[in-house]
Amino acid sequence: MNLQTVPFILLVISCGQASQYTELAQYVDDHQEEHVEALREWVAIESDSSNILRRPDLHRMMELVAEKLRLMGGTVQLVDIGEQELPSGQTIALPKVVTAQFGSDPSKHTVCVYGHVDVQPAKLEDGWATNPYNLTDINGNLYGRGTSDNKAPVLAWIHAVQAYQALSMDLPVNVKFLIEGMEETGSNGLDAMILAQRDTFFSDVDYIVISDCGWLSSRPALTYGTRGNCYFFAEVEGPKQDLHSGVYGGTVIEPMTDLIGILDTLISPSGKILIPGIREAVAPLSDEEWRMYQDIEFDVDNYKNKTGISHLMYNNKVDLLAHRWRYPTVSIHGIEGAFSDSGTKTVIPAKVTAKFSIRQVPDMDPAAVKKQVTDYLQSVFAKRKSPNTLKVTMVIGAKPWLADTKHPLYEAGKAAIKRVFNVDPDLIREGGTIPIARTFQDVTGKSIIMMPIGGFDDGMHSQNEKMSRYNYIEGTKLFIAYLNEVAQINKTSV
Ligand SMILES: C[C@H](N)C(=O)N[C@@H](Cc1c[nH]cn1)C(=O)O
Repeated sequence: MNLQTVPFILLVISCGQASQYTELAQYVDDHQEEHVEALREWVAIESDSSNILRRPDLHRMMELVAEKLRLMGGTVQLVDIGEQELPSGQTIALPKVVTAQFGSDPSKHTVCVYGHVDVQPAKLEDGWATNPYNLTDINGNLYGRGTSDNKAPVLAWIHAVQAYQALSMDLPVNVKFLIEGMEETGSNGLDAMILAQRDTFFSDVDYIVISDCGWLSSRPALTYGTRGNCYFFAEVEGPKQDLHSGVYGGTVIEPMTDLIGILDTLISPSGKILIPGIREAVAPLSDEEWRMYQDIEFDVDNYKNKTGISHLMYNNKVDLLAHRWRYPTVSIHGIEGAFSDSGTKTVIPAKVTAKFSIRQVPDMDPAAVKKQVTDYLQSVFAKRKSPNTLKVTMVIGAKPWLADTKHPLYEAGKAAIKRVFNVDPDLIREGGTIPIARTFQDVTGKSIIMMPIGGFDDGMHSQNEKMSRYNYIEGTKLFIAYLNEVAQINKTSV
């Protein structure tokens, strides 16, 4: 080939891609209402993975995902991943994992999209302004449990593939999906499934893309790290049944008093973790990280307003970002068995179970954390000389994940964001956990990118969770553009 013609050929290819993208983006705009209706149908299912009474809904949710992908002509499987053992010793079927494949051209890259369709619990009486399971559009924001985390992003990926199909355009890469229903409770059963399918489903996968997080501000972002999570139950048991506090109070050592006493030794009022060994394991913040955090646009006052808190633990941007993303923290989530209804019941609960978690960062190790927490709480409890018993159990042990932002996947992400939003993205970390991210990396050896489309104010896990129409629809276009950018990655350079 005459070398002088190469720039011309590249220009023709690039113009062709731009016009193809314009057509695809127009298709997404023209079908916006259908995409919102698809989200409405998914949000209506209370697929709460933490509530076993909702397990039938979760099974239905997985069937619905499989059905949608099947109707699009994908090769779809509902993979049985076995049973979940409950604290009572009973077992219950885990929701099946949906895998699907679109295209198997060996000359193309293969991208696997991971997402989840289970949700955190939500009740109207928690303080929602609208029914959490009835998608409600208020000023362009689509409110409903699971909209941002993670039903709309999963749908956006599916709709991205659908747009190529509808316009009879070849997918630029082969696309696989792996959609699960237990992410919010630690992705039970998924590690084993990934291990079992490493040499089958994952054998031709080149990259894994996850869109289960949010932007830091109104600027689009690419995420290169997540914290892990160790989730504990601490159960204190005393009398054989609940007691009248007027009749027995003052004569029995109350399980709740013991529990509150030991919980108060986990973390100081200023946020210092008091469990020996935890802080020592944390990798120090490097100068490079410090500089990266310094360069990120992050409005501290806006963050304060959003949380409705007048004083944060830190006042400067770098400390806030570092403590959000790459230092561990202890959060106490609740106490099962405690009286929590309205009213004034005067009970001494006989058995109470605290639920708390410790977000994990490099170089913490969940197995070590389990021992540190158990030994520490047992020693603190022993000093109380209580006749009650303490049982500490770690129910989730998810490791943190970090990616190399110099990988071509991130360059492709930047290019796609530039095309759709005409800005350069923030490179951010996520304080939350995607329990399976590290397993994907360790077991499959594939490179992972996290490409969020959630807004910074979506209220994931909170009351009034939402996804804006803007993020949902432009996010779909981003995924379309991203598939095209990934296709440009030189197979031999990675
Ligand atoms: C980041 C993701 N959208 C998310 O919210 N994940 C959950 C997963 C989890 C961790 N422990 C238990 N579940 C989270 O970070 O809380």
